[in-house]
Amino acid sequence: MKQIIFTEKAPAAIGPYSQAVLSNGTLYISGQIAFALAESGASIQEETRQVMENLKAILEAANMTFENVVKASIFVKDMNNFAAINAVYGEYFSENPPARETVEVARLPKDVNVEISCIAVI
Ligand SMILES: C=C(N)C(=O)O
Repeated sequence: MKQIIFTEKAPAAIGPYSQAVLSNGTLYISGQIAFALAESGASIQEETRQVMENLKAILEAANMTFENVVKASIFVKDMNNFAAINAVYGEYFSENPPARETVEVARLPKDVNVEISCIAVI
């Protein structure tokens, strides 16, 4: 079974993908970005916070919270932002954080500085 999850509280997809897909109790959330903030020259902390709020809204649309997240993937334009991103990210996962990898990439969609995807289970 495959259920498409959509909420107006997070940005609509900017390509041929869904915000999230629920399948057999597992929620796969597409990489979230905050392109309006990135364009406006917001700080990496602000950009990361908006990305986390997007993820939160999508989790809530599937009746989940950050406690349901088992895996996250972080893609960053500049690994020098690692500590700043961790500081904001860590506010959302104060206990038993999910497994994760953080990867520096050459470029991200819409030239954002950070993109985060995650997997959550019921
Ligand atoms: C922003 C994305 N998740 C994408 O382009 O796949």
